[in-house]
Amino acid sequence: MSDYARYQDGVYADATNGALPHLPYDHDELRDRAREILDPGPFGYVEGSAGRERTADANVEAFSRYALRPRGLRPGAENAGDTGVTLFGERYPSPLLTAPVGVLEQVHPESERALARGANALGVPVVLSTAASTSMEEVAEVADSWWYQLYWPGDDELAESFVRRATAAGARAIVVTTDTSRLGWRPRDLSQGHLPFLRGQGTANYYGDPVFRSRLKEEPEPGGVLTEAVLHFLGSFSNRALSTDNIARIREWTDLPVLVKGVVRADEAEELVDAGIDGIVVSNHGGRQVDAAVAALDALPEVVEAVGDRAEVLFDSGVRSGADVVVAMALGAKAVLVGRPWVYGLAVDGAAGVEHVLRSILAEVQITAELMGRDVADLSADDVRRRP
Ligand SMILES: Cc1cc2nc3c(=O)[nH]c(=O)nc-3n(C[C@H](O)[C@H](O)[C@H](O)COP(=O)(O)O)c2cc1C
Ligand SMILES: O=C(O)C(=O)c1ccccc1
Repeated sequence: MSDYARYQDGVYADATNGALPHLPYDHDELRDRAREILDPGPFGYVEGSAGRERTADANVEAFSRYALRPRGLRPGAENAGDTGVTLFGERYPSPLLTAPVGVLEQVHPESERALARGANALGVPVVLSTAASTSMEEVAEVADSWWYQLYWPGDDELAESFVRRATAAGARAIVVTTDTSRLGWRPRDLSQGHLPFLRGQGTANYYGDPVFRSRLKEEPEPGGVLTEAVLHFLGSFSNRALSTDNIARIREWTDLPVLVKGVVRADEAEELVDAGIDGIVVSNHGGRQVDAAVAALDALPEVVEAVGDRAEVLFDSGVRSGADVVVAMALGAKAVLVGRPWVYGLAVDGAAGVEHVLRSILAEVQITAELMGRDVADLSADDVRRRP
């Protein structure tokens, strides 16, 4: 059993020896530190969401509407607090993964390499974005536990190439994001005129791809602004009529588990499970796509109920602390993806910042689970209620 909770003892011991912590433990404080470091364009890109940002706010607020029910008396539970989970038959030491986040070069020059080092040091797998700043093969050289997130391109042969490359390079699962057939309406980015792709950022997986390159007349030039390659990337970014038929074709390309990310409705979850999908990530993309969309946490119970034990249900959007992770798991999530918090850790202190953020969340997960008298894998609806 991993001892993430010990981090707390170390922090107090170091402070008693005069070494005060240099990074905040609270999400909002860390975000404010990142705001001081990042340029306004990239900061707005990460922090911003769609429209009036009501969904982004609702994602966080939803956690305040649930109350955990700790148990003080729990005979025989002295080893409670195990954080391990089993996903698709594999054992993971913690219930966390890092959510896929594109264009990390805006945030830190070491981008995905720093992310992978920081997260994998804790046994936390990273989900690498299709729109990464470093190609998956290059990240695979430093990462030992990663999944691949696919934005399904307009060109099915490119989709096939991405999935085959990810499988060959060592991904452990494929996550198809279906909530981003195009980017949402994002006023913070609009008012700053900030769209990193126009500068060729977030294109490493495309520019190195043989199928993508075969569609171009000129060699793609990294960093090129509004080049043929940039325009081809924008034009072929997504299939805007994706169906379960497309997604089912992934089976011809890989034996890895396939998840769909971006589901907030029981009917869609059922359709996906009927089509043989192995997992669903309940998520509204951190509120970045549809303003006024349902808070992801409020959609979780209906999806969990519809899916039953036919697929694994994972969760993201609005997770800011270890207690949030415990609430999502009590509502039925098998694992939880952390998004913006680690991005701010990366901005402030590279790999060490990512590790700090995830370590802090995991310590709180473990402490909270023990105080609930549970292992995280045993959390259930009995452990949580709506607040009156
Ligand atoms: C800057 C940024 C970039 C993102 N890029 C991607 C991406 O490339 N692929 C994807 O599936 N989701 C992407 N997401 C969504 C995250 O995977 C995740 O769903 C979201 O961050 C969860 O919300 P939270 O960060 O508020 O908790 C991105 C999110 C942010 C903040
Ligand atoms: O910004 C995003 O939310 C996002 O998902 C994305 C989409 C395309 C490329 C990079 C990130």
